[in-house]
Amino acid sequence: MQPTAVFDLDGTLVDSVPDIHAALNRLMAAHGEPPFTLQEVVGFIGDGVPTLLARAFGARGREPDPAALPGFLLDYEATAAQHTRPFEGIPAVLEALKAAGWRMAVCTNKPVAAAHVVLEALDLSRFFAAVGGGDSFPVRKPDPAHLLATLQAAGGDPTCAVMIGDHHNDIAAARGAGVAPVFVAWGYGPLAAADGAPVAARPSELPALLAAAAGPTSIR
Ligand SMILES: O=C(O)COP(=O)(O)O
Ligand SMILES: [Mg+2]
Repeated sequence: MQPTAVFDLDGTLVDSVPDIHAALNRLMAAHGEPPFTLQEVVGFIGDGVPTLLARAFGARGREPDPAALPGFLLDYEATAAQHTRPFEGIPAVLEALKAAGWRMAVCTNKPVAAAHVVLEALDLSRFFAAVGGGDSFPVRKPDPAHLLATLQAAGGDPTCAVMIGDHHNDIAAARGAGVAPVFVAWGYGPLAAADGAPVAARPSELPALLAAAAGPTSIR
């Protein structure tokens, strides 16, 4: 059976925090609030944009402003690939996995339109059979249904799949779906979020870790 590698996007394939940071600080400025540091924004990422905004407003002692969401999304979609880049080594790893016969998909809590903007701009879309965004389905990670729906859209099978991510939501979604998890150490989550999952210290370690995680039948 063809194995499927499902990748998280922010903090796993791409370093997107510079553009998220800039867009969030434009929103904060428009609301008369001081800017956040890059590191503060890293701590807000992982549960999708509505939660990002709730955390940002909450950090300033304010209720989230639901009216801010559409404007933030438009601004972010227009600027999402200004400074966002693949982590070093990621394009080569995706080429190697494709050549080794892996089916690949993206399961991200980022809104799907912004995810497509980033993947297109960085010439990564061509690797993926499906992209499941944070607003593609009624639920998002850590709900395993987000991962299962993405796998289904990609034509993959959960019994022969690996979920690769940098956040405890990725590991939880994988385990809930019965999919093997792999944690990446170069992203935004603390190492403790691996929670016992195999850890890739750098992208070049992914092909061997994925082959081992997907089980002996998939090793070629
Ligand atoms: O948008 C977020 O909060 C996180 O996105 P991710 O699921 O690609 O890490
Ligand atoms: Mg992530």
